[in-house]
Amino acid sequence: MANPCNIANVTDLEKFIVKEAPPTIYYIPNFITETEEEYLLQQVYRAPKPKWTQLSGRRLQNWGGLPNPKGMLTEKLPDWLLKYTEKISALGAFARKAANHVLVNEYKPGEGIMPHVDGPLYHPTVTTISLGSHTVLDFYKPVCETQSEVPQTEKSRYILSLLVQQKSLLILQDDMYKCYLHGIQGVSEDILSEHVVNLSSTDAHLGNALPRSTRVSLTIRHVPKVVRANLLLGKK
Ligand SMILES: O=C(O)CCC(=O)C(=O)O
Ligand SMILES: [Fe+2]
Repeated sequence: MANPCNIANVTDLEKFIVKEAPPTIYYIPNFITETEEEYLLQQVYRAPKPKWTQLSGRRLQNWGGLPNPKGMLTEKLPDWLLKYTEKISALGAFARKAANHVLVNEYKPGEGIMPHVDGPLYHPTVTTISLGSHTVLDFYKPVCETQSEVPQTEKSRYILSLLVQQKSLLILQDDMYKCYLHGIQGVSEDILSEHVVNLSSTDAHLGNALPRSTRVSLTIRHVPKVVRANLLLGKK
């Protein structure tokens, strides 16, 4: 498979760190080729209708099992996803573990996702391949309990944004996974402000308005706590 950025492991990843952000965001533009992007989109839209779950602001497909505190009953990932989960795991994104879970999110222009943290069900790393459109990911400080006299709004907790282009790979780890929240505004175009920290790595410029198309993201993670089906059936 053509690898336009030639990255082989965590050390190589270091040059993709977004320095203006708290630790740690890696942003790798053109992680996949246009042909791979088309192929992945084809596979996503080939899934049978019941595979989709409609939420208020987006649709999603869940692959690999349903993460839950008791342990995820694992399902084998399809080959078209395995190719990418293996490639990202080989970079060392999940320490020595391999990704075993993929969430496919589809956002129409105007759709987004509320600020949230991905939480403790996953190894504290999230990796995302973007298909079909750019988006802008916004980051927020967590609510600080010791400062309760001052009301903390979404606006006061906002820290910065990242322009995430189609075909890119984004990796969030450390505090950016564990503490800070991430979200996507439900807008149909993004005005690139001075708070967008990675404009130099793209063709986009400050002040540009980028209309969104439909974006499909592959959110690839490792769920450490799994249960095997035969254990559930009481077999050894
Ligand atoms: O679509 C994205 O890039 C973000 C998805 C996300 O935050 C999630 O699924 O937890
Ligand atoms: Fe998330």
